[in-house]
Amino acid sequence: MEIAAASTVTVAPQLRRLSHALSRTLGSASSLPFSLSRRNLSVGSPSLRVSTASISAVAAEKMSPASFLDRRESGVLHFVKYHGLGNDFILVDNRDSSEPKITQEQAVKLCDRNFGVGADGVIFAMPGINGTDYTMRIFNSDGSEPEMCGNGVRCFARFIAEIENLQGKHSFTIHTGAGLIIPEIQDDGQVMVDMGEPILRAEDVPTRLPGNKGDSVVAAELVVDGVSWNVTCVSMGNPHCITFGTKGGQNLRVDDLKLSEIGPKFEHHEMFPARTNTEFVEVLSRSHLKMRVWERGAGATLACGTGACALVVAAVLEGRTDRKCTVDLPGGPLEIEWKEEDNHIYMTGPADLVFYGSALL
Ligand SMILES: N[C@@H](CCC[C@H](N)C(=O)O)C(=O)O
Repeated sequence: MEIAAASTVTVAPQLRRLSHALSRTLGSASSLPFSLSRRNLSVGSPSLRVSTASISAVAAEKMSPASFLDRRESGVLHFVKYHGLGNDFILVDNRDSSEPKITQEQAVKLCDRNFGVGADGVIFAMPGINGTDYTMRIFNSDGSEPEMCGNGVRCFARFIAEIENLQGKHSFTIHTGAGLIIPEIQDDGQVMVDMGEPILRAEDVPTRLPGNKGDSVVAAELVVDGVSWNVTCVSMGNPHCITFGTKGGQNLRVDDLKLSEIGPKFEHHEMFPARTNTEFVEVLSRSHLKMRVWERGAGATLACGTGACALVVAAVLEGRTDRKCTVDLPGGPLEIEWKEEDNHIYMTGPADLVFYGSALL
């Protein structure tokens, strides 16, 4: 790792003034979720240098992403960082091309929390296809490409509203690897998303566990490291394995879990040919659940939107809850409803802009 003085990207005078004003107003920058430093941080291979510096990290309210992202400098990626309940993403304005602006390897470096910007994934806002308004693609922090991301799509909707300068209530049609997804920004800024229908057929999830309720895997046995877990498998376009505890054991107490030990064993289990996201769930009541998640390609995260949807489906199929639940995730709550009328799942929660940044590629 090499830390060099700023040289390649200069701080626009108005950004510099803003940084100084913020420093004066807010005191030490060290506690802020963005850097006000003017240093350039060069990391790893020379093929990617992440500038936290010249950065251009600016308080969100002060500058519109549209004007920030419109600056075109070769070798520089301008982005906006968002989070949905602490599940954080680097959002890239990719509306002029159907090819992601950065490679999967570059995404890994950008997502690194020590040597990069730090994020659970990179999300690209691309031109729509099949008549949709936009296409969303995402790279996990390990560089793999999932089909869908629930918290990400709420961030995506807020990002689009910012760069298109839309105010108030708005909904978009978004093509994803999981098909058509429709987020709607509410008057209070929360985003409600029609997440479509859950996929339950074992081979479509996919899982090698045999269907035990028709084609679906519901409250089945999965042996992990010699322990028999009770699991239900649900795809929201991306695969989820949901567990409420071990076979014959007590209701899970998720705070007691050694997530970083057990999570990877589920993720890479031979029963999941495309790996899996795993939700460990505690039932608080018939309308209130608490979960911790180990995400495929990202590890322990503070929230997983597709996971929250999948676990309500699992809870209903196992007869543990009603169809409308609050799901407490480490980063905060999501409201989830699996509607009987259309079989669609609706997720409502926040998405927040954190800062704008630039990375030298
Ligand atoms: N955090 C996301 C899910 C992101 C994709 C996941 N890691 C996968 O590989 O399927 C969410 O909010 O849904």
